[in-house]
Amino acid sequence: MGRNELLAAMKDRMPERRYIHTIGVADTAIELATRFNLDTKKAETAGILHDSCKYADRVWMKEVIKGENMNPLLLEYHHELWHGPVGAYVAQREFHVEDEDLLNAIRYHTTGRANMSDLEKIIYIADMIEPNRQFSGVEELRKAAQELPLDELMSKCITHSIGFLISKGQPVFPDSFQCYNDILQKRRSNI
Ligand SMILES: Nc1ncnc2c1ncn2[C@@H]1O[C@H](COP(=O)(O)OP(=O)(O)O)[C@@H](O)[C@H]1O
Repeated sequence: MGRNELLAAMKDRMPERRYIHTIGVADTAIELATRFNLDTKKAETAGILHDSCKYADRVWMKEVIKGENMNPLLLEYHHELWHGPVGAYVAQREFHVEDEDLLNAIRYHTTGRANMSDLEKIIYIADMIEPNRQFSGVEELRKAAQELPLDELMSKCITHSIGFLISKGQPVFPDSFQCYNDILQKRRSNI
């Protein structure tokens, strides 16, 4: 499926505001893929599909998580975390995406994880810094996205996300801590 067809499918599944965010993520993913010499088409597709299940029925998502033997820990955390893994399932089943890296970029776009691929990182980052996002610190992250190497940028983004959740007294999914630790250790071993 091409960009317009995929976007039309997303428009039917989400409110206008989320659809505008989706276009922002796809376009930012293309920019980041260009900057870091990655496949822009894959980045665009992952960006378009990343939130396909953001408004999916919760009972149905729970069934998919159980039925597809996804990480059972997901069910112990906020249901907002379900749309990534279930979105990867939908990308494969409904939109015939077979590329495992692209599916992982959708799967882990909310939490991150240890050993992320470059594509996974840029989708995580694009979701955070696309032009419609507004939060304190986003401008600094956008600037970093123009200047820093990918791992330093990812490190800043995951640190910001975890810090934000902690500041709000919210639980943090373990994959996010593992992402943080992994990237920190890799950066240290490069010094
Ligand atoms: N790593 C995480 N661990 C636990 N909860 C999280 C994590 N990331 C996000 N959340 C929860 O899920 C909600 C939605 O996250 P996300 O999908 O990134 O937001 P958005 O709606 O801004 O795209 C957050 O407000 C938070 O409550």
